[in-house]
Amino acid sequence: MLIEPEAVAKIDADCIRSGIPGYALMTAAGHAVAAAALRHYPEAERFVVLAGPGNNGGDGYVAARLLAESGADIRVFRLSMKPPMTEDASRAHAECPVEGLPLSMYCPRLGDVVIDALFGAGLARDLSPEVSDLISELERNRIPVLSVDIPSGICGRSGHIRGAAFRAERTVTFVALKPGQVLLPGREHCGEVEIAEIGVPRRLIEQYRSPTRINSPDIWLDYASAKTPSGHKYSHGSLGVFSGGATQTGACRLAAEAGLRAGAGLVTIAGPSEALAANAAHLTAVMLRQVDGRAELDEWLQDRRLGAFVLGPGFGVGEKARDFVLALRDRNLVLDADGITSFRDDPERLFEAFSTGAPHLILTPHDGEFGRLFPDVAASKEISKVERAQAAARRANAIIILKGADTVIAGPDGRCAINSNAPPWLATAGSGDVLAGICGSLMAQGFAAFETACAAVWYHGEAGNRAGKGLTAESLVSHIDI
Ligand SMILES: NC(=O)C1=CN([C@@H]2O[C@H](COP(=O)(O)OP(=O)(O)OC[C@H]3O[C@@H](n4cnc5c(N)ncnc54)[C@H](OP(=O)(O)O)[C@@H]3O)[C@@H](O)[C@H]2O)[C@@H](O)CC1
Ligand SMILES: [K+]
Repeated sequence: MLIEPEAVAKIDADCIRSGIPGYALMTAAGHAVAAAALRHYPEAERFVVLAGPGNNGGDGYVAARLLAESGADIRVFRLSMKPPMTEDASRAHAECPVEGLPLSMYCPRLGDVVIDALFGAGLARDLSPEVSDLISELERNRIPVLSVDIPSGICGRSGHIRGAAFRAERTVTFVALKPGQVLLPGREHCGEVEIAEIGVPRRLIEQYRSPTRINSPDIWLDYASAKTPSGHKYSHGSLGVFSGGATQTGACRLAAEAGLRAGAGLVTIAGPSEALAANAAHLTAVMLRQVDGRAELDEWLQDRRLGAFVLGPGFGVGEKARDFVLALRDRNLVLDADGITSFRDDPERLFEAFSTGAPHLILTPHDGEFGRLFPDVAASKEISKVERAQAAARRANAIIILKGADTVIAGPDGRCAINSNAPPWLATAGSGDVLAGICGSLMAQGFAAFETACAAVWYHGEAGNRAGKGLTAESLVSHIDI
């Protein structure tokens, strides 16, 4: 579950209304931080708390008090020498026995462990040069940083860096993860994340849960078991994958093999006559069909058992792709690679074709391809990857799989999931073709488009983990296990 940073203050206010004082939450937060510091850094020569003006700083003062009480050597440096901005933080400051010095007086030294309590959910603008310089100095001196709630400088909503950001070894966050801790680059700045329970009632957390989720099997398993009590319905389904010309057939075969491996009962590659020999030489279980032009396509489409299609991998960019896609407008379609690029001069033509009915188009762009279909959305740097994918999904009435190390899946109804199980070595040639094939396979088996996309991205990541570091697209296919 995720919560947005804006929900933090609302949760606090609701807790107070329910009789749980804000200071009790802050005390619990400070305890969790102090405990993590002692547990993970027993060798620290001194702990250095950097305290900001708000409640994040308040958590830092509580942690400083507890660390001092435990006998640790502890220093506190304050961003501002003015009284803290909130009542709870002022109380935490007043109860902290360690005198706080101005931040400018801090000279990092070997053996320090920094507790970053400058800003959390309330980060409102870029960090000042003073803080950015300190971050650089800590990095130069390899001083370990434990961040309170989120590394200061990371936007909890988008994961973007506001000017500069701490690179924490560990982060102790509260209540639930924020999107900016799962999206890049925020995720990388958090290090190991620990979620501390601080006494917020479950019903309140549920009330404020973000519609954006971390991608995981709960998203589709409930759906799948509701549709099929036996859970085995998806062992059938017929998938069609389009091949490009004779010299570009590898990509469609990867998609087709992945489709088969992901459980489609029947997978057919449809390609031009010039590509038949190349495809035939490499295929056993996958069927082949000659489809040169629109007439043959229309004839093939008479077969209503064909539950989904993949078009794009190795297909070639141009009018033929556009024409085929338009012919598929009332069918389930995964549009990838060249299929996406083919619409760069007139994306509206694609969106219009799929504008009605339940979403049955899955688009699988990486950032470059995304920019070709949604140039204005891609250009707005302020909005998060989640918001980009959501805006695109609404416009296209499609499921968007915006690929990357933090792939985001969004539907036109606003549902959204951030994927986090993909290993770095999954970014290899042909990996996207495999993903498109898994998507097509699951749609052919009867999954709805959003659930398909979430499941496909997750199973693709799992296959990557199983295949390990030496992964090739072929080995990835053989590790698909659904
Ligand atoms: N329920 C929970 O989860 C609980 C959460 N808790 C904790 O509360 C934290 C959120 O606290 P928070 O709302 O007070 O915000 P916080 O991050 O301390 O910063 C706000 C201050 O910083 C200032 N400021 C902002 N950006 C700045 C910049 N770049 N440079 C300089 N100044 C800047 C801003 O100034 P302003 O914009 O108002 O001028 C304001 O004064 C949360 O992260 C967690 O640690 C726990 O205590 C218990 C329960
Ligand atoms: K922080």
